[in-house]
This record gives sequence, C-alpha cells and structure tokens, in this order.
Amino acid sequence: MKIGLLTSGGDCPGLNAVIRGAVLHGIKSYDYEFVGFLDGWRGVVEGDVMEIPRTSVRGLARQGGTILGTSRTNPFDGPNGGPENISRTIKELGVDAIVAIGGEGTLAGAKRLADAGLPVVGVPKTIDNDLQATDYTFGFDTAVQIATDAMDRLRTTGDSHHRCMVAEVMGRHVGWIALHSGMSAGAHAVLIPEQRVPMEQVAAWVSEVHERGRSPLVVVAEGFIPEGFDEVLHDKGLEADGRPRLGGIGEYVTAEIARLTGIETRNTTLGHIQRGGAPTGFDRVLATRFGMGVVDLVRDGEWGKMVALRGTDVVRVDFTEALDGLKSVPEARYNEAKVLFGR
Ligand SMILES: Nc1ncnc2c1ncn2[C@@H]1O[C@H](COP(=O)(O)OP(=O)(O)O)[C@@H](O)[C@H]1O
Ligand SMILES: O=P(O)(O)OC[C@H]1O[C@](O)(COP(=O)(O)O)[C@@H](O)[C@@H]1O
Ligand SMILES: [Mg+2]
Repeated sequence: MKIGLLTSGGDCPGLNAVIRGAVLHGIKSYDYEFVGFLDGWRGVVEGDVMEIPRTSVRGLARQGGTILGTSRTNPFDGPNGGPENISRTIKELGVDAIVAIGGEGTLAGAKRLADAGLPVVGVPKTIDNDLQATDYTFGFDTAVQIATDAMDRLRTTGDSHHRCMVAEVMGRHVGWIALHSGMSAGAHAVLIPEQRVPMEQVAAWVSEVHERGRSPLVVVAEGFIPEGFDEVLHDKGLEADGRPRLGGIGEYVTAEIARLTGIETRNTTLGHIQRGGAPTGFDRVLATRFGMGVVDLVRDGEWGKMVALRGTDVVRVDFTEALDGLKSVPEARYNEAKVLFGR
C-alpha cells in the first residue's frame, strides 16, 4: 500500500505532526509506503511527488508549516484536473490512497473526488476552528497561545501609557480565536463576526475600563462587522480565488474608539504570526493522533471519510459532516464572555 499525503489551503502549526503520525504508524504497524504531493492539489494534478521515508519525519512534530508546501489549487481545474485524469496520474505513480489534509475547501474537493470513486480520505485542518465535524482542530490552540502572549505584552505597554490597545486576530467567519485569546488575556471587549456590536457600545466599554484606572484591551476578529455596516471591512483587494483579503478592521476600530472616547488608542494586527512556528503540546498530540487515525481509515478502505475529535476520542465521520456549515461561536458563549467586558 502506497499512501500519498497532501496539505492544502492555509497552513497551520501541526501539519507536519500529522504527516509524522501517519508515516510512523503506517510504516511501523502496516509496512506501508508514503509519498507527499507537493503544494496541495497541484502536486496531485501534476503528479509532482516526493518520497517520505521514515528518516524524513524525524523531529517533525515540533516543526511549524508543512514540508509538503500548500496551495489553493482546485483539483478539478486545468487540463490535468478532474477525477479521470487524477485517477490515471495516481495509478502511474503507484499511489493507492490519497490523504487530503485541509479545510472546508480542500475537503469539498476531496469529497467530490471520493464521490467519483477515488480512494480519498481526509484530515480536518483550520486555524479558525470553524469546521463543524470536529470539536477542535490542531493549530487553533497554538494560535490562541500566540495571541495570548502578544496581548499580555500589549497590556504592559498599554498600562504604562494609559492607552487603549486593540489587537486584531484571525477569524474570517468565526470568532473562536478572538473569544479564547481575549478571555485568556483578560480583554475588556471582544468583537467577533457572529455578533454585530455598535461602535458606541465598544466605546462605552473602553471608557468604563479607563475610568477605573485600567488600560483597556479590545480584541477584534478580522471578520467582525460593526453594527450599521453591510459587509466585512476590507481594503486589501481580493485573493486569487476571489475572496476579499481581510485585515484592516483593527485600524477602523482603533480610530473609532479614539474618536468616540478621546482616549489614545493603538492597533496591533497579529496576522500570520498566529499561524507560524512550533505547535503547542496539545496541537502536537491532536495532529499526531489525526495522522495515525487517518492511516487506519485507509487500512479499512473507508473512502470519503475523515478523522475528527469528539470529546477526547478520535472518530470517523463522512466528509459531508465537515461541510455542513461553519461551526460558529454560539450566542451563549459570547454572552458568557461579555460578563467580563467593560466596568
Ligand atoms: N467544491 C470544491 N471542489 C473542488 N475544489 C474546491 C472546492 N472548494 C474549494 N476547493 C479548492 O480547495 C482550495 C482550498 O480551499 P481553501 O478554502 O482555500 O482552504 P481550506 O482547505 O483551508 O478551506 C480552494 O482554493 C479551491 O481551489
Ligand atoms: O493569508 P491567507 O493564507 O489567505 O490566510 C488568511 C486567512 O486564513 C484564515 O486563517 C483561515 O484559515 P483556515 O482555513 O485555517 O481556517 C483566516 O482567518 C484568514 O483570513
Ligand atoms: Mg477555507
């Protein structure tokens, strides 16, 4: 059995740990062979692979990024895309199964290929933790930890200058990173895509905190839309796939807080720092278990399925479950955090 692994979509810490977990379990338990498709579906479509012997996964659990590279190539596009071409390409390479490690976009492609009869299984990946089928995805815990560390630092300099500090974190459609890092760092307001909040309310929270002698910390997810706006604020053009490139709401929120409160306010956009570097211990364990679990899916020929975390168990679910809408922050979780905002 030769398994081809690929990583696709945005990267996140833990991808390499998945690769290591899969390769070690596959080689040690079943004597399988592994190759990696380079740059996501591009490597599949173009037949661009590298060997992954056991020696090449040494020390990989603690390494950020992905040794395979990633891209946003659509496996159905181009003259070599689509199930018939891909089926021929993997046969030529002697690959018996494809393991797609990616988010909802990647898994949508994986599902279409599996539906067309290809031997495809998956591992869920999202730094935003917005996939429905799994309680957590690797990378999220690392992002929350990085954001928490950054906010701890913002708070000491904020305190020195009696300023309001704004931190913009990732979260295109959901506010999990903002909610968790904000709660962890003791934020005085957390603004997430799921909840429209008027800027006057944000200003009121900030003023209350400032009046009791603290330096306010406001955490805003990049996909937050203030009440009164129709769509997400973006001024950075479009991605290659047509989505707006987000980032910029922190600057807007900062300017509005300063205007409405008169308090000196500074913005910090954490950006891709949240996705870089070594995964936390939690993420290494989760990613390793996902990698090992997906090899068992291959062993059992459970095409069209992926691994997921339910409680503390790694389980098997259909791709459809992961594609059934985004896992957003429930209102109750936001209201719970809100008790800590303002005064
Ligand atoms: N329905 C689909 N069928 C085939 N490919 C898809 C589909 N949806 C998305 N993709 C491909 O998967 C790529 C990765 O998806 P993207 O949303 O960028 O990352 P992620 O996998 O992290 O969600 C997209 O750029 C696109 O080329
Ligand atoms: O700069 P890139 O690679 O497009 O990534 C930025 C986007 O990726 C995200 O982190 C989402 O990534 P996931 O697919 O891992 O959930 C968004 O929060 C952010 O808008
Ligand atoms: Mg996506």
